[in-house]
Amino acid sequence: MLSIISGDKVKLLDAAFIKARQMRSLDLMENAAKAFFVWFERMFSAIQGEIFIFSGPGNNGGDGVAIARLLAESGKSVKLIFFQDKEQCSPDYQANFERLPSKVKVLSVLDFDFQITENDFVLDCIFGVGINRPIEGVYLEAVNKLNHISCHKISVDIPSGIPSDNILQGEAFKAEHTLTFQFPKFSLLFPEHAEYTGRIHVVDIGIPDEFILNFNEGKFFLRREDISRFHKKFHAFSHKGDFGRIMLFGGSVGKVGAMVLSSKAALRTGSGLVHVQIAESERAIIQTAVPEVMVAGAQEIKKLKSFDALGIGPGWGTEVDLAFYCSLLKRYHKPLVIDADGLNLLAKKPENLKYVPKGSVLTPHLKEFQRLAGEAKDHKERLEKARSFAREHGVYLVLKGAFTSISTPQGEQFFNSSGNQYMATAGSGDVLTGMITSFLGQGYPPLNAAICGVFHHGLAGEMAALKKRRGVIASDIIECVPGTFVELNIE
Ligand SMILES: NC(=O)C1=CN([C@@H]2O[C@H](COP(=O)(O)OP(=O)(O)OC[C@H]3O[C@@H](n4cnc5c(N)ncnc54)[C@H](O)[C@@H]3O)[C@@H](O)[C@H]2O)[C@@H](O)CC1
Ligand SMILES: Nc1ncnc2c1ncn2[C@@H]1O[C@H](COP(=O)(O)OP(=O)(O)O)[C@@H](O)[C@H]1O
Ligand SMILES: [K+]
Repeated sequence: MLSIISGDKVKLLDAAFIKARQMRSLDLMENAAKAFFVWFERMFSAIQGEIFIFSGPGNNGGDGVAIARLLAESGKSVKLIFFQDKEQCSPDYQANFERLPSKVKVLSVLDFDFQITENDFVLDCIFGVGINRPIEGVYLEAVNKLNHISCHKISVDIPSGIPSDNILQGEAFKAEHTLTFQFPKFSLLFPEHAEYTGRIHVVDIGIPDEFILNFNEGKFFLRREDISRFHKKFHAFSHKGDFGRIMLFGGSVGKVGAMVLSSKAALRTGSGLVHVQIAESERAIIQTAVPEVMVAGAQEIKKLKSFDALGIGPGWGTEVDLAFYCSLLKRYHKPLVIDADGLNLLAKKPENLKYVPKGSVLTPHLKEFQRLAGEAKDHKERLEKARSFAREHGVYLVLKGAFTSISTPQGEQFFNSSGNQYMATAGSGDVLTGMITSFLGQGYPPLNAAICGVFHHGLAGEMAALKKRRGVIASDIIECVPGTFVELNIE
């Protein structure tokens, strides 16, 4: 699992690693440049056009100079555009500058005519994590000009102008792709920066995850290779009961679909038995749509404790009898999942939050979270609120969206890397509720249930989008859930 380190600690991390391995910082820069080169060759194998590398005065610029050498040596046509005289640049920049082959054309930004065509590439190596103020002067002018040119645009480590841990002030380079070293810089995960970062790719530059863990600040990035360790193993003699008995509450008149989606998703995630508690008039619909589901009656409600997990809220409506809702929360002492109207009802009467069993998983989207915790001025503040909320109420808070975050009662935050924009479609949140409830019912600890739920949900969305792109609907995500177990090699 990757730790997300703040920008000012990156220097300390690099220095410690270099010391431990008895290498030079120049070698680490070479690793970074090579990692970029390998990625670039894989992504853009047959390029036409020239590569324009804009390199600033620090080590991000130094990366750019080293990249210029590697690309030129592989036969590409490369121009290096600099902002400061070499003497004013970082020592590793200077060392790389000395190694530039003569076929790299080098010119000052002041002499550059910005004649860049559609097939050309611009590599933004102006500033990295060392940026300490908004860009201005020649930097701002160049970035503004580049932002108006249409060509392939790639930022190295972070789009220049964006601070690594804060919201952008002023302007920044707008990339199609950002290739970030070792771990995603925190601010790359903010929706405010989506138009600058483009697609984010993380490449390894040789610092082991365990080494970075020494510098961890409680923020982690979840990748596909991290997920299997959060899963529970089943054996050949496992029976229906081992896969859990869950009950879902939701689905009012006109919103039964939410329950259809949640319950189907739970079954596809592996639940042995799924009961739903739904308005009487709507029962025929769900039994027709999902024959594997059982409709719960008064008997099952009485025996609440016999269920391994509950999921509350999708399509429930806000007319639900609050006394009934509170009695569920009070009578059930194990972690449960709350989503949608289950959350909206709590937001209306926050005093009821005290009845939510400790360790429960709450899954608001941004608007639902705002109702629960109040307005935030930006995503950084919102994430802070999410962290405080999870701590204060002893719950796992899953804040949904791109890079869904999971805040724990201990104050840690996990960021998901799977999923795509095509999942922003009606009902995809209901699918997630069913999946997390299912894992919880299969005996997963709540954090594991949330992590596996969120990752597999996103991966199913990616698989559905392969053939359907913006045509993906929530049911397609469900159909792809079983394939995610195959894809991740989970039994
Ligand atoms: N050994 C290392 O430290 C490694 C660093 N790497 C690269 O180095 C980058 C960090 O390098 P640096 O710490 O040199 O930081 P930058 O390359 O971001 O540059 C910082 C320099 O620019 C100046 N500066 C900051 N904001 C400015 C502004 N708005 N206008 C004008 N000047 C400004 C600073 O005073 C400083 O001199 C990383 O993002 C990564 O790309 C990689 O090569 C991997 C290894
Ligand atoms: N741009 C995106 N990238 C990744 N995942 C997304 C994106 N947009 C939405 N999602 C995911 O889709 C789901 C939408 O949930 P929600 O907003 O509750 O939808 P609904 O209420 O329609 O069910 C969440 O799991 C969210 O993380
Ligand atoms: K950059």
